[in-house]
Amino acid sequence: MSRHLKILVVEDDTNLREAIVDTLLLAGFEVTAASDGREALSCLSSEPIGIVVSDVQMSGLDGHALLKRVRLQRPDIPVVLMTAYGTIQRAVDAMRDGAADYLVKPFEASVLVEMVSRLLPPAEFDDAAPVAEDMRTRELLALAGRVAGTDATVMITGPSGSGKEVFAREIHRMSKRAEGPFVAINCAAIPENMLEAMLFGYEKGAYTGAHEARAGKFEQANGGTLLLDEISEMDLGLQSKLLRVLQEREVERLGGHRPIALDVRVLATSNRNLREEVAAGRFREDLFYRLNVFPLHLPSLRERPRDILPLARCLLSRHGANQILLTAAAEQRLLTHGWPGNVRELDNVMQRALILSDGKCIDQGDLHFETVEGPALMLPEEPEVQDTGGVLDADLRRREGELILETLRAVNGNRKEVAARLGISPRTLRYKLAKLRDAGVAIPC
Ligand SMILES: Nc1ncnc2c1ncn2[C@@H]1O[C@H](COP(=O)(O)OP(=O)(O)OP(=O)(O)O)[C@@H](O)[C@H]1O
Repeated sequence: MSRHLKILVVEDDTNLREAIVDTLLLAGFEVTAASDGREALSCLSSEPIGIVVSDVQMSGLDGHALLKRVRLQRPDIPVVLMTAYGTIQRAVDAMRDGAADYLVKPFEASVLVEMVSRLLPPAEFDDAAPVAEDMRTRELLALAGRVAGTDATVMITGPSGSGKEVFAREIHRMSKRAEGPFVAINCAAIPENMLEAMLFGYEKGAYTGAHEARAGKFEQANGGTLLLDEISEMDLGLQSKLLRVLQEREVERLGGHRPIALDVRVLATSNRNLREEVAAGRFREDLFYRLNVFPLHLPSLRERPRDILPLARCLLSRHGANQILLTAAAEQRLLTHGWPGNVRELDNVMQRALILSDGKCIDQGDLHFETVEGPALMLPEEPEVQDTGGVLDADLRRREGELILETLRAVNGNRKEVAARLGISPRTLRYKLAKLRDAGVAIPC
């Protein structure tokens, strides 16, 4: 059932192409090869490609032209260019055009393997079917399998970290679109002013900073599935535009005048009750009905206890530790925990346990659950967006996380009140909460 992303090697020198392909196959990757840019484009539309490694000098469509086409059509796929002309200028040109990295020929096999390992998107989600041992999860998976065969829009709800995205990917994988792209966009984590351009794409010069035209997520998902993650976080203005695209089945890039026909299956997720959002006037009723054609609700992890241990083992093996055992005491502890952060929290607990364990088994002393004051408050190193400006250091970020959580508790989880008290916009608050959640912090409802 597994479906890994492949490396596409584009090289017109047969000997070199075979040598690169062999090196990558030996390193355990799945590889496909093309002898020029045009052949490469046809591989891109027919195979699950995760990264392109391409020569620059080729007749017909050369490496630079191929890079531009990939950036336009599949900006999610990194491109590495191989150049025999190791001048700084060629490398600068390649990077300016959006190459993820470059290799100067001749290069060591190990350099190629290291670069590809670093850039190839993780195959985690393509790897295996979701764990579903509990009867409730099994029933849901069976339902998902039945709806996967249709083109119906599916609305997946459930608490944060419960596996909504996993189920969305599974629906795509079981559908007749499985060989097409699966494109996800998290509506909460993208700054408001960028979401529209990312969804619908834009033409060159559509706004300051639009130096080149870009396909939006809808176009990228053509022939496949688009997941609108955390749809409830989209503002009302954009909701109307989204509704129009869904009704008309075509999209127009910002600054463009040419409608582009769409063949996209849409899935959406939300960890809020969308009916309540509609009642409160925060979500358009007509959009709700368009998206809610087939609702699937994922229960929290504590409501499907038979999933806990199989999930723990699955997560351990995902982290390369399939030999390690859980002691009976550790299993018991896992079964009695409340799991407010659901499967994501379980994953964090397992990762921490791996660090603390003796390498043979995980005992209950190795299990450290999330507390608000704990180490899980460390946020990933990332530049701040919008309101804060500048880059905050780790201490400041930790303090910021603490402040947000303290305020949340003080106002009984009222997000609007938290934003007002902290002097940030509700969207920035949602962004920061999404980041905290991704860093493994359980966010009170
Ligand atoms: N049934 C499952 N089998 C295997 N892994 C799972 C399963 N459910 C969730 N996970 C893992 O748990 C983590 C969280 O899952 P996912 O991102 O799908 O949750 P979510 O409900 O979409 O979260 P959020 O609401 O925060 O976006 C991921 O690492 C995912 O791989």
